[in-house]
Amino acid sequence: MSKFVIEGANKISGCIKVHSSKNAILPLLAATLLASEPIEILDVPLLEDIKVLLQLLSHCGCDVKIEGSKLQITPDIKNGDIDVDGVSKLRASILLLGSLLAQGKKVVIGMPGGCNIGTRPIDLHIKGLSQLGAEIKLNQGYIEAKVKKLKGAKVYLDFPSVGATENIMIAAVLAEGETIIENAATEPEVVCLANFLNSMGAKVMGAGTDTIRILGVKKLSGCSFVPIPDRIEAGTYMVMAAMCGGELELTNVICEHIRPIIAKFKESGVKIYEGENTVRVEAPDRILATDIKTLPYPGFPTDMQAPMMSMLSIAKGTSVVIETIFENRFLHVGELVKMGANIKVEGRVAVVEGVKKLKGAKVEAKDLRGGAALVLAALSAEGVTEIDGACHIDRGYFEFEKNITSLGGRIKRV
Ligand SMILES: CC(=O)N[C@H]1[C@@H](OP(=O)(O)OP(=O)(O)OC[C@H]2O[C@@H](n3ccc(=O)[nH]c3=O)[C@H](O)[C@@H]2O)O[C@H](CO)[C@@H](O)[C@@H]1O
Ligand SMILES: C=C(OP(=O)(O)O)C(=O)O
Repeated sequence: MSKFVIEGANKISGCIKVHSSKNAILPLLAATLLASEPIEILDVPLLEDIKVLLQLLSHCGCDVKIEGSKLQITPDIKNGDIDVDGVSKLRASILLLGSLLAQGKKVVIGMPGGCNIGTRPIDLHIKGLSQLGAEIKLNQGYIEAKVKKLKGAKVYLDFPSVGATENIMIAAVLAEGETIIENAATEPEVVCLANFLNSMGAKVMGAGTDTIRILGVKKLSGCSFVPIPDRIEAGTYMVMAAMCGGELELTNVICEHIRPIIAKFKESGVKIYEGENTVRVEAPDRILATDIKTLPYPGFPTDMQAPMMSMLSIAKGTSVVIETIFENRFLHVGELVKMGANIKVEGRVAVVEGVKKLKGAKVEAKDLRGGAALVLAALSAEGVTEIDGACHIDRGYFEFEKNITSLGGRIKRV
């Protein structure tokens, strides 16, 4: 297991191009199974989760070609039995359930994995797909599902789950008739999936609002598609510059997607300059405390909670951070405390008393964004920090060390 060794207190400045979004690409990959022609996806960072999902597509029978950052997938389904290792490594594997059922395949699939940030049930996925006519049962830790032909239906989600909205959308595009998803998630990744499906010939309307209407079509064609930039990767680098007293320009950013992050930076005294597809961050002399409450989009993203908490741990004043999406997303707190942060947690609320400086320590990344938060803390801290569990961070940040080094940070993998 590799770890990062970071020598802190170096200024972070320069320019970085943000990669395409992991959480947007994964649903696109699952949806390639719906097409009857080859699909090309451009500008893909070959992150761990993406590699695993590509392996699962190959396991199903698809031909997958990777040329640099271009993927070409020729869909074919020989096998709906995905009782294999990779499934439990990532959350998005559950989206294969929707695409295989859409093709009338009998599916056996293990429970999805992903970050250990809560119980993460899949009841809304199952409820939605069952309402489209699938017979689904859970058997000794596996999901077994079958259907001859899915039929459109009205599905109300009790919570605007990103994954459940994506799964139902994927399943509904080839279903007979009309599907309406009410209380749907409105995240940019859901809109990206709708655009992808529509460019294959699907009829998805209303993505980005809480009501999505899908008219089933008979067949989907191939397409060539560029996914949206990663709003969480962008936010993470913005925190890095703010904490490490530098100036950073990010290209390939959709400012609209990071509106809640920009709002919180401004409240913290960080200067933000928005360009057409760029954002520039200028660190203040001292970051100011601000409160955060994670919410579904367009609220503050839960994936930015941990990185932002690192920043608030060295702010002037007291910040209150409320995590409303995942019940166990404060695993980074104990590690930040080892670095000198003053944070107290009570249930879903963390109270962060800003300290002047963090200090290097031996810490452990326990999940993806919590791990990234530790890298940010370490880059700003006095002394050397060792972060175990680099594999968690690798799931979401492509060429992280290379980018950090190019900006003036000192990071090594050992
Ligand atoms: C691969 C990917 O895109 N992951 C993102 C996706 O995860 P994911 O799709 O898993 O997140 P959801 O929006 O589904 O989860 C939000 C909340 O709904 C609950 N829930 C979800 C489904 C369900 O069937 N039943 C249920 O109760 C979850 O436990 C959680 O408390 O959206 C999250 C919320 O923006 C992000 O943090 C993740 O980075
Ligand atoms: C939590 C995340 O991913 P996953 O849903 O795959 O665990 C994330 O990207 O922050």
